[in-house]
Amino acid sequence: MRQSLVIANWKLNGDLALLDSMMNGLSSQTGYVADVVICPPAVYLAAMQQRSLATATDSFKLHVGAQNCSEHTQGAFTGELAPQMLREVGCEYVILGHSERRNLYAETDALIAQKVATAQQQQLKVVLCVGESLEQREQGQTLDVVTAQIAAVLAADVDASQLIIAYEPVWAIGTGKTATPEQAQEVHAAIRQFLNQHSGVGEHIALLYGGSVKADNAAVLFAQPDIDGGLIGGASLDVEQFRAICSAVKG
Ligand SMILES: O=C(CO)COP(=O)(O)O
Repeated sequence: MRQSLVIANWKLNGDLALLDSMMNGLSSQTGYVADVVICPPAVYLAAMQQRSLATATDSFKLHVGAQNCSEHTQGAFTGELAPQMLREVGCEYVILGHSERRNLYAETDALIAQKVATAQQQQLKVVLCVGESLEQREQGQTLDVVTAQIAAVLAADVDASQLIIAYEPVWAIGTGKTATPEQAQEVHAAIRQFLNQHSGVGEHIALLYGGSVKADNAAVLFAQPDIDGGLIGGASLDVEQFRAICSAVKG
């Protein structure tokens, strides 16, 4: 049985008040099939961990995730955060390779692979983001681009069986243009097949879809056989929307 997950990526948004209302709102309705992870800006991680412990029950806990981490474990790297520092304040997950990091901060496949390896060595669960641009899709390069991004990480010293992969078509992020369930399923199935051929882990790892997931399209996306949950941007800043998205993952 694969893990199902819904992950909130707050990006550079939110504050302590939103953290409180989100955690209260989510924990007031438990029974989600999916594990729920919130990735707020890093300054709020310790506060989130405190609140997560305070609202946890035997059957429900909100999991803490970071949006990025350093490829280094320590040293003279001003402004960076090491994986074990994130662990120490309660993080279990880290998002790496997001298209905003690739495109706005020039993160290369090689750097992302290094980050994945370091994060895994420090026992963080890595959510590796991959996805094509609109131009690449229009040129029929989607599957090549996505599998090359994954291959670059698998070539490093990483444990493929511990990866979570999020397919986020760049043209669908923050644009309101969601991939159709068929488009998303096609890429997810190809990723699973690639992982099977490459390292035999395709059937076991969680594959998430991200890109303009909302309360009204989540269920149909999550109903696809190879989609195990979602990575949610804008809609994860709204308690009711995000709660509905978490509830849209069925067993
Ligand atoms: O980038 C995303 C999540 O990582 C998706 O963002 P949106 O849900 O706002 O399109």
